[in-house]
Amino acid sequence: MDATMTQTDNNAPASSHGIASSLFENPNAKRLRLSDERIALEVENLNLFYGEEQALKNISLRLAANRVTAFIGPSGCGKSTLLRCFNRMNDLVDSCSIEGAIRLEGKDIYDRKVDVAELRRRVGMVFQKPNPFPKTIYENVAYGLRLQGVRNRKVLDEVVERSLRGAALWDEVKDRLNQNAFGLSGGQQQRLVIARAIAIEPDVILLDEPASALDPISTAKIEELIYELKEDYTILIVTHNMQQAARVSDYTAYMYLGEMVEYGDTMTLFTNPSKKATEDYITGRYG
Ligand SMILES: Nc1ncnc2c1ncn2[C@@H]1O[C@H](COP(=O)(O)OP(=O)(O)OP(=O)(O)O)[C@@H](O)[C@H]1O
Repeated sequence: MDATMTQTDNNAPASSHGIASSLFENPNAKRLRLSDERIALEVENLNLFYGEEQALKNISLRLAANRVTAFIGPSGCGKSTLLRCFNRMNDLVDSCSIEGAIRLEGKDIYDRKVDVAELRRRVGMVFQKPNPFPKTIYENVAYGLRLQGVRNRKVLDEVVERSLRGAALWDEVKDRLNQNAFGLSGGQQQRLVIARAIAIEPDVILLDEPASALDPISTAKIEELIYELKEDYTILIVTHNMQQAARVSDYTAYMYLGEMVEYGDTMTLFTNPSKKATEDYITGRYG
């Protein structure tokens, strides 16, 4: 991918022309049908409250396995809140209450019997700001395995190499695995965090604006990586950047004020949205 093509203001509404050309950059851009997909996650009548405030309103959707689904919409519409439901990160917020169901491979993740630590192993998360641990590059990637009690150096070495290769970082760091991760650039740190996430072989990876703190070249690398990762993982991404959503995703969900306004394959949503509100947003007429 040509890195110069990612030089867009992350917060600026995209012109329809920009999105159309982004779709041409998306090697995957074609009309897809959910009915042809294997479904990894199902959200059913999900309502979420922070105290009295309702942040998600009766959301129902099915998310395709080994695809990238992007969540777009104006600030405060509930994108990150929804993303955090998939690994129960909202459990950490005292005021938060949830109704409805989310099923991962058919099993309700909010069932009382669910082991939340195991759920978070299966559903990894990468945040906007890279958050490596204050450890060596090697130990960052080995961290999850060590927590699982893996001590065998050969096994750890193999997983560290495979994960760093999987995150397209190996060649840049293979000679400095024992250096502190804080010595890496922001873009490298974000790929390291992705390597850390994939080392424990999750099913799903949640990406909350993973490139918004990065320069255009690092952003392009992350976008290429997302494209490769979906071979092995189901990927959900929150992004403010609509060109990015058009470039990397197979399906897109447009949210507004806690509601799911429109959800469909990315090609159709960006070129022929069924709702005027979606069209206004993607063409920059919103607000
Ligand atoms: N921990 C919290 N406690 C209380 N309210 C919250 C909390 N987190 C989010 N909210 C509220 O929930 C609503 C949705 O927020 P959320 O961060 O999910 O939106 P978003 O679409 O991801 O926004 P942005 O694009 O700005 O990140 C907002 O009104 C926000 O103020």
